[in-house]
Amino acid sequence: MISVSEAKAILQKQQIHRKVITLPISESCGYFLAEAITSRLDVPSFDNSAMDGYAFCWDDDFLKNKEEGISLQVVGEVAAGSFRDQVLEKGQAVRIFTGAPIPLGADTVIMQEKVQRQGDQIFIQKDHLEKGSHVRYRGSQCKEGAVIANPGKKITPGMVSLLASVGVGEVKAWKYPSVSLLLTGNEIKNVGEQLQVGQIYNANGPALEAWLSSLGIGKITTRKVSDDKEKVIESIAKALEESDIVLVTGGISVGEYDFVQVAMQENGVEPLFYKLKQRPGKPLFVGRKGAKMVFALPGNPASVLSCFMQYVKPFLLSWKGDDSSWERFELLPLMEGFEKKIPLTQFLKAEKLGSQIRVLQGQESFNLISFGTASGFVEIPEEVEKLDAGSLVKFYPW
Ligand SMILES: Nc1nc2c(c(=O)[nH]1)N[C@H]1C(S)=C(S)[C@@H](COP(=O)(O)OP(=O)(O)OC[C@H]3O[C@@H](n4cnc5c(N)ncnc54)[C@H](O)[C@@H]3O)O[C@H]1N2
Ligand code: MOO
Repeated sequence: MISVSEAKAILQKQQIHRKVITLPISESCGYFLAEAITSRLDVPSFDNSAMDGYAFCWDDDFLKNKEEGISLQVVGEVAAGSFRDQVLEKGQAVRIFTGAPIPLGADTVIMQEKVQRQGDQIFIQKDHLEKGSHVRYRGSQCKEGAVIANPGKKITPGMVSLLASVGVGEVKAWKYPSVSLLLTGNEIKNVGEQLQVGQIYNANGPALEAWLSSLGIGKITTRKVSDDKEKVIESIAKALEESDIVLVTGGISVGEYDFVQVAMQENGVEPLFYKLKQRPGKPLFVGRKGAKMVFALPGNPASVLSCFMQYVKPFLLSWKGDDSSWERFELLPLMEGFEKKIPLTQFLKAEKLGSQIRVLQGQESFNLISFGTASGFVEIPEEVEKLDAGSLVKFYPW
């Protein structure tokens, strides 16, 4: 058996065979850039007004005059989306609106609130006059050809806005992996089906599908397979053909009907590790075949969820291009002391209350009742036997 940290180190070392996908920017949020993006133009591409008001040409004499202020003649108007091709002369002003091009000859804008208008004349008090005010200059955001986002960066709504502003409509990003789910067990029935004695509802399938889709993984193929050696071998073979990542639940322990491990061998899956010093999820198996990765999650639902959280989720996120995926925990104080009775790392269902962590009742790996309140799992390291209230622990939120 290897430790939790050894298992994570093995996974972090795996080479990932990502593919590139070209996406319209409106569908790219959450993906990670596979290319550097350069601006297609100077932005803004023309000098324009930052305010609704009046544009005029600055004159140093404005401030030398003894009068209270200056008067200008309004000779026209320019709205956003239009332009004025006549040159503005000294003593003239143009009504202008936010985003509209600064007319030729003008270099300064005054907000309309700071102006008194009478007919075609405006009066501006001296203390409101400032050379070059309220002009957004061409290229002041970025110049044509400038790198505006680097490869590896996550595409956010903010980045989409930037991409559109510089004329970029499509991006190359890392493609999300496709995932096959294989749910083993004769006893598993889907919600809605009639349960006979000995049968249970399939909790792992819906939980993993929900989690995968919340991570943006849209391509999921789910199969149920009975505890039949040939069928397990065959369905793992199919899953390996169709998806980048195969998740199996159940059948990985040592019972007479646990055929997953032998099916891995039969399919030529090379084991990376099997069995960890942890609870839940001790009999976790991880292997790879070429570019494909296989995670066989021990069937108890809390084991499935805790193994997904600790190993599958960070691996999937790093496949997507997220290089911080293995550090998704918060260090928070325990509300109450905890005694660990086993020499294994424990992942406990826990609730975050304010900035503290409460370990919940019902930690058995078949028992799901605390998932009604749990906001994540807390890690109690292998070597720790006792933690006092207030001790800092790693908390992994959903
Ligand atoms: N002799 C030993 N027995 C067991 C050991 C061991 O070391 N020696 N390990 C135990 C541990 S720890 C775990 S965890 C389980 C893992 O077993 P499997 O991966 O083989 O899983 P199954 O036996 O198929 O199922 C376990 C449990 O989970 C329920 N299950 C399975 N699939 C679903 C599903 N889709 N939805 C809800 N519940 C599911 C299944 O009915 C079983 O109750 O092995 C221990 N045994
Ligand atoms: O390790 Mo098993 O996952 O305790 O139930």
